[in-house]
Amino acid sequence: MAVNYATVTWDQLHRDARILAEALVPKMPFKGVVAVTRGGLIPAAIIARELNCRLVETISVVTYDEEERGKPTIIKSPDAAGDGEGFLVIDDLVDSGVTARVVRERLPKAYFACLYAKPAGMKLTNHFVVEVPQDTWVLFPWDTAPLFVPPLASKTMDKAD
Ligand SMILES: O=P(O)(O)OC[C@H]1O[C@H](OP(=O)(O)OP(=O)(O)O)[C@H](O)[C@@H]1O
Repeated sequence: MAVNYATVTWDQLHRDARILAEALVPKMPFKGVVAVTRGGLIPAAIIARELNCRLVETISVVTYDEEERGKPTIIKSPDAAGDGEGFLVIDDLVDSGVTARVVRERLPKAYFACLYAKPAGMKLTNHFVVEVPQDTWVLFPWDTAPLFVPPLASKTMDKAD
């Protein structure tokens, strides 16, 4: 169960995607990029731009059924990527590793990279940028919005009332 939150802003995400792209330069050229939807879509777009990859494929793995964890299923296959040879797979986060395991089974020859990785799944990646503690829930910019936060002084005054 997640007990901590780590908020990632658009700027941080862009910076981390560029850091990942730079680390991948020695692995070039790639035939194309496979984005793990949906979280991998925006990181993959940034990295495809940096690495000059025009071919962008997607794979969609559905892991959760309602609130309960279900059997992971590929609902969109990355047909253009074959067995993954020469392709770069990009996801935003590897958490338990369930999604990454399914993707790797489908694309065994691909290079798998992500921005953030938790200990339970990080061994399934070829490269990641930032390690995140297992109990931390990463809040991505597409999942969040700025909210008004009351000043500390007003909270103190409320207590005094
Ligand atoms: O390592 P795991 O425990 O499998 O978790 C990681 C996966 O979870 C998130 O996707 P999610 O299933 O939330 O779907 P989404 O990207 O469409 O929101 C994330 O984008 C990864 O693909």
